[in-house]
Amino acid sequence: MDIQLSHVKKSFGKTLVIKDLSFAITAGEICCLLGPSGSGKTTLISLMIGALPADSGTIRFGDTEMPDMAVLKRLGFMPQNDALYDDLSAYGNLKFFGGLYPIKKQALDARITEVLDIVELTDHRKKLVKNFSGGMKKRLSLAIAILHKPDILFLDEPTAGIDPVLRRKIWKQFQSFKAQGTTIVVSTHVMDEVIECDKGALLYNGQLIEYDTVPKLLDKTASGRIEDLFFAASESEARS
Ligand SMILES: Nc1ncnc2c1ncn2[C@@H]1O[C@H](COP(=O)(O)OP(=O)(O)OP(=O)(O)O)[C@@H](O)[C@H]1O
Repeated sequence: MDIQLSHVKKSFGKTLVIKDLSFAITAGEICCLLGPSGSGKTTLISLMIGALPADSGTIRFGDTEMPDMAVLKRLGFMPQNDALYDDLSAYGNLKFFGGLYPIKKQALDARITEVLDIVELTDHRKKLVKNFSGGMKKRLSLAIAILHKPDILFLDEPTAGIDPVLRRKIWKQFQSFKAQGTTIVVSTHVMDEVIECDKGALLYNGQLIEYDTVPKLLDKTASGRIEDLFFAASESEARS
């Protein structure tokens, strides 16, 4: 299912934070939303998953205009700040969130075993989340996001604060989801992560300053560093 955004705008109070965005995310690809803090990445994800209404414009998943309940059920979302229950174990959290889906108890238990294995938390299934490290919490959040086998995964800074070794493991996991046909929309301000993605949407002050395949984006830079494209945007803003 492709995702098509057309003239999407969003304000908070009098501040326009998403400024007339139009672009399309291709099914089966990894698309990263890149941008400095405050550029609008989380807001854009919230608009796409139907957590926030757009002020104007349309968001379509395939032929369906959002929000649409049937489509929403096919999405997985990993928020920037872990939405976990500290006083429950990893298993308890998965059981709770799994209970929100129409999955039979036995099938849910089997799926919990599967996702714990995918994120390498099987040995910690009984541990309370309050005793988890930041990286373990991220992996548990990811397990929750994939519990219902979503077709499209929205990941909001999934590797923020994660060490490079674990980050590499997590990205390997994303690539394996992609190989199984999952579309992934991932926000990051770690510029190095862009090479893991098929396309990059560069956001600056709520505007889409670039959207292209990653090789083409890198070609547009003098140094092969994606940061250059942001420097160019900030210089042109300073001149205007
Ligand atoms: N609920 C809200 N009410 C008012 N302003 C908001 C709200 N949510 C976001 N904003 C503002 O909208 C702008 C975009 O914020 P957003 O969180 O989407 O950026 P971001 O690119 O995800 O940043 P970060 O990388 O720091 O997470 C910021 O100026 C932010 O202060």
